[in-house]
Amino acid sequence: MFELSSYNTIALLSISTLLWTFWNMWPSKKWDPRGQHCYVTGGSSGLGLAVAVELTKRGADVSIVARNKERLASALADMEKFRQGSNQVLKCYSYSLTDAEGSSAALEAASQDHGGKQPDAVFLCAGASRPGFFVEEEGDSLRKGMDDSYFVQAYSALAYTKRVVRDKARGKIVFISSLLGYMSMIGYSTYAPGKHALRGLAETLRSELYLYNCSVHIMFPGNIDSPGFVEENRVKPKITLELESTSKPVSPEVLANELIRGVQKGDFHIAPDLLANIFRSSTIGATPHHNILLDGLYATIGWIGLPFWRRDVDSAVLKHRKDHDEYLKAKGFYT
Ligand SMILES: NC(=O)C1=CN([C@@H]2O[C@H](COP(=O)(O)OP(=O)(O)OC[C@H]3O[C@@H](n4cnc5c(N)ncnc54)[C@H](OP(=O)(O)O)[C@@H]3O)[C@@H](O)[C@H]2O)C=CC1
Ligand SMILES: CCCCCCCCCCCCCCCC(=O)[C@@H](N)CO
Repeated sequence: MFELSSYNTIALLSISTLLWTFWNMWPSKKWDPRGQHCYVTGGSSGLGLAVAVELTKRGADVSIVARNKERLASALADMEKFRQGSNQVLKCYSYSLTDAEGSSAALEAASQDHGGKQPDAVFLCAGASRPGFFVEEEGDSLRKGMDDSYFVQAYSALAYTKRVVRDKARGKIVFISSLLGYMSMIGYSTYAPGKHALRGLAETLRSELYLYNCSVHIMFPGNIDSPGFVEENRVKPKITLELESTSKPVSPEVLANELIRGVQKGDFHIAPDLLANIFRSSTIGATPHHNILLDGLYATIGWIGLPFWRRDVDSAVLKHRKDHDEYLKAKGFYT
């Protein structure tokens, strides 16, 4: 009778892990944007604009959506420089995506310009962050934070899913979360909850949309060198600015390429750098692994490194108490 000794078990485990690793390294048929209609929210600035330009370079029909019309027009002019042919359809749409009606109307308008056919893929890059101390928030600003981090993407995903199901079409939904969708720290009470919520939504949809032909991806970038980043830094508490400096701002172009590469590889969680991989692997839950061996390594780095990092953050916050006390006094919270 064959009995599994512990050596056999280890050998079997190692062999299957290696086989699994090689299997995953095998190139499979990649998603090709050429000729596909890609819908990019937040496409007038930062990451969204870079994604729109990269998709244009790859021959896709690209629709961008945002509110401000001047910025949309100038983004469209940027995209035009990379047009691959006269048939390529490049368009912009001005809608506010923080309500369900606007999100659905925007998608409808872009579909109408493609003979009523919904986009082949939606890249949900719209979003904004306004860091600050929790004690200074109000009911309305907490809700606005959720609108600008969660609903601004969730409503578009909802409108798109309805269309994909109705038309029995193939679809692709790509969400943009943040490192702050894996962790959080001082200053991000209005933003991190929505970015965590996007992870929850993406995880639900990854499972549920197996009912149809729609795949789901979500990226977790650190700081991005974008107009939005400049804007948020104006109001960001000094302590937050200091503590997050480990995440060096990355150019939107680099991230756009990482995003498209991740989608092409079929990654569910797209982790564009080492920090994202550490947090991805440390909080993996039932999320699919990328490479089970490498993920183990990232998780080990997190297991060792993160408690030290967190201890530093905690002591920096404690050290900040005196400054903060002065700040609150100056703001008239107490005397
Ligand atoms: N910047 C960073 O450091 C990081 C950003 N992220 C996330 O990446 C994404 C892109 O960020 P970034 O490149 O900085 O973006 P920017 O702030 O540079 O651009 C944001 C885009 O979203 C649009 N937008 C914002 N709110 C709405 C709305 N309610 N309706 C329609 N369009 C809207 C803006 O246009 P308009 O205002 O005209 O509507 C603009 O096109 C966001 O989801 C952000 O949360 C993640 C990690 C780090
Ligand atoms: C070995 C382990 C080391 C761990 C180091 C961890 C460092 C974490 C830095 C947090 C950076 C937060 C980025 C915010 C991005 C974002 O979404 C905002 N710009 C809002 O828009």
